[in-house]
Amino acid sequence: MILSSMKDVVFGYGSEPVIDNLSLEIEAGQFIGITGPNGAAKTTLLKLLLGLLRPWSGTVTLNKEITEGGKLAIGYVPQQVASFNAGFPSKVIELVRSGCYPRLGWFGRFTKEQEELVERSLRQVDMWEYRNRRIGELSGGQKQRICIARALAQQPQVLVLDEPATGMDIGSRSGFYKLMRHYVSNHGRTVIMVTHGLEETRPYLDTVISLEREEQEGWKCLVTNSCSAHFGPGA
Ligand SMILES: Nc1ncnc2c1ncn2[C@@H]1O[C@H](COP(=O)(O)OP(=O)(O)OP(=O)(O)O)[C@@H](O)[C@H]1O
Repeated sequence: MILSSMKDVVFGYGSEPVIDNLSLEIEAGQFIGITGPNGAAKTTLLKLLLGLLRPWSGTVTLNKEITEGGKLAIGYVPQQVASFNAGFPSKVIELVRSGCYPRLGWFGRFTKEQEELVERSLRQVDMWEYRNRRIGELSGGQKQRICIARALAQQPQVLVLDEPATGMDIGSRSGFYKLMRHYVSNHGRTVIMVTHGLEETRPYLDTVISLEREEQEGWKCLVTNSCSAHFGPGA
């Protein structure tokens, strides 16, 4: 099943495009990595694929089965979530519980099932013992894990992570990639992850979308595995 496809997409922020005539399809039920150097437009590509940005020209088509209000039903962990300041008042468990709010309603009470889901999500990122700590007291890598637990508690069909391993030590990173692999393989979900550490992540990924600059030819988009892509004029 195709999750999202783009055809002849051109997009930029100023007068010059940063994505120039890109056609790409991504499939559901995969662990997908988007990689490339700083400024290669990884985050921009991600936002276009998810319907969060509108292209200048070309089309982006989202699978209707997993959209809500014209956008994909996703859990999104943006870049630099670790910037909660030291005064951030919420406890860890409150932040992760808030991942369940959309289904709970504003004044709802948490069911046993939801509490179990919150506990499971915190245990999956090894942060259950920190549940009563204030967010502002945690280290950068710990805050990152809490934000991932919050996204897991939403049980999204599509989990989108923008450089999630930033600030995690090497042991935590490999544990995290295994967790994401399991989420895809055993629960049939899709994970899309922007990553700088391709050597580390490649063994876990089904598909790699790589944005690379080529001498004289500008940016190229290379896709390995089951996705298909065409890039550049005349594609
Ligand atoms: N809101 C914005 N306004 C203007 N220019 C932007 C904006 N967001 C990104 N850009 C520019 O678009 C280009 C691609 O940015 P993008 O954030 O998509 O790259 P990236 O590959 O995710 O980079 P990084 O690895 O550094 O996070 C860059 O040249 C950047 O300066």
